[in-house]
Amino acid sequence: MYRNQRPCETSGDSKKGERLSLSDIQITEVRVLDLRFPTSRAKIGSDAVNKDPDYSAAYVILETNSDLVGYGLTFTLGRGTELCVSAAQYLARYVRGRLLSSITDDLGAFSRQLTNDSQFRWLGPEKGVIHLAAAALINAVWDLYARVEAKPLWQLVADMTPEEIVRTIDFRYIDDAITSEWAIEHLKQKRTGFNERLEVLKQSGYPAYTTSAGWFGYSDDEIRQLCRDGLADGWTHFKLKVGGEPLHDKRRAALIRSEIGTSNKLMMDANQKWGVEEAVRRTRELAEFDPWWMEEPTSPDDILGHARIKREVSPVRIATGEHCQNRVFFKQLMQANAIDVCQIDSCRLAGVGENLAVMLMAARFEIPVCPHAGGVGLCEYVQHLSAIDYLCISGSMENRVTEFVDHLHEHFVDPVRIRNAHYVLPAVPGYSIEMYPQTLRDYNYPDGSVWKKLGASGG
Ligand SMILES: C[C@H](O)[C@@H](O)[C@@H](O)[C@H](O)C(=O)O
Ligand SMILES: [Mg+2]
Repeated sequence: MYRNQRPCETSGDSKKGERLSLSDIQITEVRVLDLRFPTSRAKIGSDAVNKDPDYSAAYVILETNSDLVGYGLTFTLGRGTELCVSAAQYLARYVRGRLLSSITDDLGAFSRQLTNDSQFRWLGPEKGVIHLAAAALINAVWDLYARVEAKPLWQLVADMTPEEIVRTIDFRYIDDAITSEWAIEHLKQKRTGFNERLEVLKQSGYPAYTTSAGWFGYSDDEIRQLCRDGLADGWTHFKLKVGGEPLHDKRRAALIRSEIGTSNKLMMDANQKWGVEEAVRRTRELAEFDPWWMEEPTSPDDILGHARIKREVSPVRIATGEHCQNRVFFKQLMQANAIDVCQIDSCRLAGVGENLAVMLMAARFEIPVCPHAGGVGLCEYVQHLSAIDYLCISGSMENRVTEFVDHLHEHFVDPVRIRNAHYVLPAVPGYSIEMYPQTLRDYNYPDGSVWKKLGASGG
């Protein structure tokens, strides 16, 4: 087992060089910020449904009685971020004032506490604004936990025993698909080959694909140029946004296919644009461009619709997940044989624990996990989840590739690094989601300098 050698030390009130433990850390304050980036102006992140996203986040800061601070965020598209902020501020009561150990001793119970406030849960349950808010807080707690243990998040989990991993998960509503006993047994079996897989990750990283060449609002010239740049940088998997006029989609698909050739992979993403029958028709029309998958062909809530589309467009594979509200939905998608590719979302699901639950179910149903990462901070998060999946859960990279978008990484203190179209394994303690103080000031909505200059027109 790989153990990090760097102990976490403090320079604050505690004695210099003293190692802090989880029971020394008290969360003294929770701050939640509304951060928005004006990405819509350049059509960054645009798709057939979300035409003008301003990549945004409800950003949580956990202050402690030490120098250590925990960070977490949930991803939004601009307007409405204030609702997530407000929900996170409400849920902060379950975190503020607590000893970190009182949370980390039973992270599954902590998740349940956040998602089961007896009045607040009426607003969900476990979906929408309140679930996004829970994700930001839960991820911030995991970030703090990893910092105290002086490990990058993936390693914090990889160093846990199977029993400890399983304890971070709330199995309520999914134990008809996987039980904690099954999960422990599975995790034990996957210990075989762990060190070899870790070596692979350290040497080559985790395979990634790029979405940044094919946003919906990009012109043909932009797409052409970005494909050429992408190929020069070593990318082999490209995603195109579809769901526009049929001829428009076909022209763009032909363009991107002619640029990347037949040996590279092309994925397509309709972002929920179509009804079920339209999705079948349109996917069949686009099949001539050999899509490696069709993503979000219809409403994210239509499990049986996905199952029918999957049956009728095979061998084109169906991917979904970025709008799957919780583990119960993923369970049903898998039980109904409705997806070929499982796209977990690091902060639509309620943080690390619920993502572990879905990755375990995906292993049980033998469905590859290819995390969603189109947004701000999602790449920073998912690199850890993919490493955990490979090291501890699926043990495989076959048919697995993690999304990468090349936007806004400059705002992160420990940004993702891509080498040869692979995520480089993160080495810095935490969940890689801390942003620079200057960014927090400039992009705060509506009072940050960037929005003052723009006239806060996104609100
Ligand atoms: C609005 C966003 O950029 C989405 O288009 C994006 O998350 C996308 O669906 C993706 O798969 O990356
Ligand atoms: Mg998508």
